Amino acid sequence: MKKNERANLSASYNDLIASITNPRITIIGTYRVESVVGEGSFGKVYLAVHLLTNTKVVLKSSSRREAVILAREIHHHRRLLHPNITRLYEVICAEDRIYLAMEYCPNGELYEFVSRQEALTEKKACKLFWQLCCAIKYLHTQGCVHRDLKLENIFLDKNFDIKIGDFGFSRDTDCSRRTFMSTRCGTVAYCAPEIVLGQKYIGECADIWSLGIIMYAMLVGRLPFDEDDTSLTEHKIINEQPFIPETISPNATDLLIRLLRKDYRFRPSIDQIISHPFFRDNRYHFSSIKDVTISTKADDKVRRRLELVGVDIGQLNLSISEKRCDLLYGWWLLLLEKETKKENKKIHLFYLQHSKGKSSSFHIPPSSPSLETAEVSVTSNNSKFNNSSRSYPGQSTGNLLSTFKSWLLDSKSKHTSRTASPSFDTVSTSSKCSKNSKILRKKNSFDSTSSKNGSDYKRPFNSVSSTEAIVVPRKSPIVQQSCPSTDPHYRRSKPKEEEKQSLSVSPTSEKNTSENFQSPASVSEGSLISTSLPNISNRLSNCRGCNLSQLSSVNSSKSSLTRSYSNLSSTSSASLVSIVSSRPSTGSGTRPTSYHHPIDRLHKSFQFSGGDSNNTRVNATAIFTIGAARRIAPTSSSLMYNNQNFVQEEDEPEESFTSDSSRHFSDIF
Ligand SMILES: Nc1ncnc2c1ncn2[C@@H]1O[C@H](COP(=O)(O)OP(=O)(O)OP(=O)(O)O)[C@@H](O)[C@H]1O
Repeated sequence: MKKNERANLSASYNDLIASITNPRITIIGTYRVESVVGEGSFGKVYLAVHLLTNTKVVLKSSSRREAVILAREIHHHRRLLHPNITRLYEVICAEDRIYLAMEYCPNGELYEFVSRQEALTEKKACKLFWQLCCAIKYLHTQGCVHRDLKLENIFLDKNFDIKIGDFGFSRDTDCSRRTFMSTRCGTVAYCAPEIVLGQKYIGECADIWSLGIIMYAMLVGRLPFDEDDTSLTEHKIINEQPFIPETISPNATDLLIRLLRKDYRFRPSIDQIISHPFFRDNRYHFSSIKDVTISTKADDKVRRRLELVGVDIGQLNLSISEKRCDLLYGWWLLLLEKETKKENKKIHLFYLQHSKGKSSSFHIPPSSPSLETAEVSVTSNNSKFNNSSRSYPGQSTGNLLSTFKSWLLDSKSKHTSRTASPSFDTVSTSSKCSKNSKILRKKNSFDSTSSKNGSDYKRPFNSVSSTEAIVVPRKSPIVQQSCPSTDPHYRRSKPKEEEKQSLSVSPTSEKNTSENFQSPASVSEGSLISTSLPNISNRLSNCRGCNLSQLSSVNSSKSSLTRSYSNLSSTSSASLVSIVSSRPSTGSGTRPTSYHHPIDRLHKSFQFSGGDSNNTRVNATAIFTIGAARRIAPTSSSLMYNNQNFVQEEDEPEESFTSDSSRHFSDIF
């Protein structure tokens, strides 16, 4: 061997050794890690690229110690397929870490977006809030409540459309009747009064309250109840009405007041919110809400392609129908997204071509999804994909990955060259929001000195306070304005003469008198809800060409290619063990410096007797509560806080997890 050949050989050996001993992770499963985009409560959040589809995703890493808590998040998140909810593609279990591969939202948190602009214009806020409400409507219809809705858990995708994330506090509810819950969870500034008071609460109503806080923050640029002292914040949540500046339009004011009603029984349902004039006047209509469906054409295409590259179709079908979030499921879902985007583009182009020259009041709903997906089952297709494999044209020798890519992504797909990755050890996001952070503060940290001893401000909701019930109608008959004269936080507007006359202090006056706006049915414990969900397909047919799925009907073949899978969903709500785990949302790598509470600090703040830093406790009723030190070891009745997120152990059983679905996540446990 020549001298230089030997040198080359030894150099390549050295490279190999360096690469396999490099402590920095570069490949996780089928993902190439690019950079760190944030830091969650349990670990770093990486930007990564799915190598088989060349799609950007985020990989949220957690220690295996958090497996039980993660199981809840995964259990809820994997069954949610909505254009305004981040998608969970895959769960990767490595030796000591678990990674969740999720939809990447390059425009970051809504918190940053709002902070940067101080307050959003009403048009912008309406668009975002509409999308948020559509997602919550879907969530609630799926029998799930979020329980930690806040600006920091809402992300913006590349089109600045809303994507709800972080389902760590979610739980199942029975959407046919109101389920009372008692786990105190969430983030104080976004918490409904009934939760702050330690009462049993209805998850949906608590979510609606949080929607009110988010809407307020978007329009006003700060949180309505937000003090340095948590107990003061709580006091205000329970007793004070939000100050609503005069710049806010009457419709927006009216909706805000309804959402932030102290008594949950008088808060509107999500359907009532969506029908509110605030949206209607901005041209968002209930009727434009699409039934979340998956394109059969795209699905069939993707499955066929996967079959052609040698994927065991039986295994694939199983992964999809059980939403296993394994490699095959993630691959399928990512490809499906691409395929559906392509299909939607075609439909859009088709529409544009055919509507040329026609006057158009056409309004594409802002929640136009990047993918119209829904509950998916494969059962109907099994036989089809069990056919003997076909030969695939254009097979080429060479690198497996590139072959897969060319097969799967069409030759058009471009492989973007990448710039050097920043270090994984530093969070690359800037603290650009800190200049406004005095106005709108990130709510993931908590001053643990706060306590619940302020019983003096507790008051039962059956006695509606005068501040709560005073309603000042404004110009529009629709508008009601709470305006106790004594409260400096109240909106300072001079009531007109006739408005003064109609000042009312009766709690029933809180029920609206709005035109075209239904009064919420009062709900008593255990009563049935009559949420008569509207017949969406009827509505769609009445809606004039205003959404993409409808546009598809213009295309003669499209209507037959769209189906709803929701009834076929086989996602089991069953899982492993009865879990009581409410994860306080604490860490975030992107929070402004002044409000950054590093995970380390939180770990130090909560050391529990017994010295178990993982704070693992299994009680006699086989209820597991596992968490890192930042999680609170709950006593059955005590309330403990953790950086403004708080958790209280539930009295009532949470979702019960059976061994059936445990096999999907058996690796975790
Ligand atoms: N889908 C996403 N797209 C882009 N960035 C994301 C996404 N998910 C998370 N991030 C980034 O990672 C950070 C932490 O993520 P996330 O808030 O979901 O973690 P967490 O563990 O739930 O934290 P917390 O408990 O503080 O809410 C976010 O602040 C954001 O910057």
